[in-house]
Amino acid sequence: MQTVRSSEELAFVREKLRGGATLALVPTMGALHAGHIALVTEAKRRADRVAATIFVNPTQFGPSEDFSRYPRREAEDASMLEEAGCDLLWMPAVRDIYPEGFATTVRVSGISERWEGEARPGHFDGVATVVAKLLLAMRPDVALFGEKDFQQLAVIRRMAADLGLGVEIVGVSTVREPDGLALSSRNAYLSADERQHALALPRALHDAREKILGGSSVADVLQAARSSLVDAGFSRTDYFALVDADTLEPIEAPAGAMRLIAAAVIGTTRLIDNISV
Ligand SMILES: Nc1ncnc2c1ncn2[C@@H]1O[C@H](COP(=O)(O)OP(=O)(O)OP(=O)(O)O)[C@@H](O)[C@H]1O
Ligand SMILES: CC(C)(CO)[C@@H](O)C(=O)[O-]
Ligand code: BAL
Repeated sequence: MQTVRSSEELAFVREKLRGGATLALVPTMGALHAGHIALVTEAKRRADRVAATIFVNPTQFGPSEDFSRYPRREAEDASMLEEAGCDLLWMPAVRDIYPEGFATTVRVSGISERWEGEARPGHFDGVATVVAKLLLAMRPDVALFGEKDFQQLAVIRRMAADLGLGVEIVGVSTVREPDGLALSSRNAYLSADERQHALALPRALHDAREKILGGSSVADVLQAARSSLVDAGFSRTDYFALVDADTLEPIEAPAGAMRLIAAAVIGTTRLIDNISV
């Protein structure tokens, strides 16, 4: 695996790697786990060459969020990617992505406005802008994103289609711990006690799915789910909602492809998760 940092170095190495081969891109913020490796494994199935990026993107973090304490583990990340069969790792510096005078924002309206967009103002502008830049620099045939960040995947699909980026956006199922907690770099913030209580989140999603499929009132089910998170020690639930799986609009009575999505805070850690219904 070749590791590059500057955009100039990337342009040179990318041309050599690419040749006539197909290329897949796995964008990440590092602190890699088995969820990220599942993206690389799927990328290898879909393209001849696989590139990954590690960039903790400052513009997608709010002023009081965890940008400065976000885990950074470059050496371990690089060995994990190499072992997974990644061919190229790009770890740009902030000035490579946002050079002096940078003044452009990619904003996806509609689908980015509710849920995460409401709880984290400006977050999806940062995500859409950086992903557009990564895709334009790497120009892959396919780019892979996790369903754990379900709304992010929908926002990126919309952005890539609207801008005609000519890349296939592929979603990969959420990888979970054996007990059901979705793998996330932010799980590293959880104390042992919080880690135990955090399980209430995937449990609440599963219980809610069973009850909705069993015919219970959606409003009652969502209320019960929020209460179960309070009982488990979550201090705040930003949202716990049943949405249309394509538009992410809330739905009150079961119909079509649906998704339960949730975001809640335990201790100092904000967790998100979702499941299909
Ligand atoms: N458990 C998982 N299963 C599958 N994909 C995942 C999982 N966790 C993260 N991903 C995907 O990996 C990519 C990079 O995500 P990122 O580096 O932010 O990791 P993360 O674990 O989601 O971190 P965070 O804790 O910041 O949310 C994204 O496309 C994300 O959806
Ligand atoms: C897609 C992404 C790499 C953009 O910074 C990030 O939001 C993430 O890791 O999910
Ligand atoms: N995993 C999505 C990126 C973020 O939370 O900022």
